[in-house]
Amino acid sequence: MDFKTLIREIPDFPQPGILFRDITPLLADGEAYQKAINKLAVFAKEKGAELIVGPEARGYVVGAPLAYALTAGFVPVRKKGKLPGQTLAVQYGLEYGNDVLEIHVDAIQPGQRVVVADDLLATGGTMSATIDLVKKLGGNVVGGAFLIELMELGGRNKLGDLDVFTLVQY
Ligand SMILES: O=P(O)(O)OC[C@H]1O[C@H](OP(=O)(O)OP(=O)(O)O)[C@H](O)[C@@H]1O
Ligand SMILES: Nc1ncnc2[nH]cnc12
Repeated sequence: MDFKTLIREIPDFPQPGILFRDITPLLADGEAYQKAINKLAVFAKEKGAELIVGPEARGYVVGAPLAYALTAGFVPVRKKGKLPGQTLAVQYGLEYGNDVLEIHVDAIQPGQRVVVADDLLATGGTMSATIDLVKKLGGNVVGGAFLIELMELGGRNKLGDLDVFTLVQY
């Protein structure tokens, strides 16, 4: 399946100079969405994932169905002030801004095998912050799964020697 035909390019969003890769057409195509998640699931299963951790918001439309496909748990990483329990926070930068991500301090048991998941890997800022949170809670990050990788932004290098699977690359 040619997933790229279902990823729309929108210039100058959310700010001038950014070519936004919009996955909403892919999400709206049930067969393509399922096939895409199933491909990520093969990778995550090979890695022995017990938990999938994904950042708000697009990380949920990838991470939650991925967890369901594996019968694994899903842990949401949220933007500041949204999680109700005690949280651990980290500041981060991404291709077009800065923000704070949080996780519940009791969301991960030490040693649990975690695959982190998101729709898109750009600079890697969001995912390195997510991994930082998981590691601080004692999680064992065994892989990263993404629908899209923007190669020229070098996000993969920011994730060290983590085993990273991406469905499509630009
Ligand atoms: O590799 P990076 O440079 O960090 O960029 C990738 C991140 O940017 C987008 O999230 P965004 O913060 O726009 O939030 P959203 O999911 O709520 O749209 C995307 O879903 C990734 O999480
Ligand atoms: N170019 C891009 N398109 C969509 N989401 C993004 N997140 C960071 N960079 C992005």
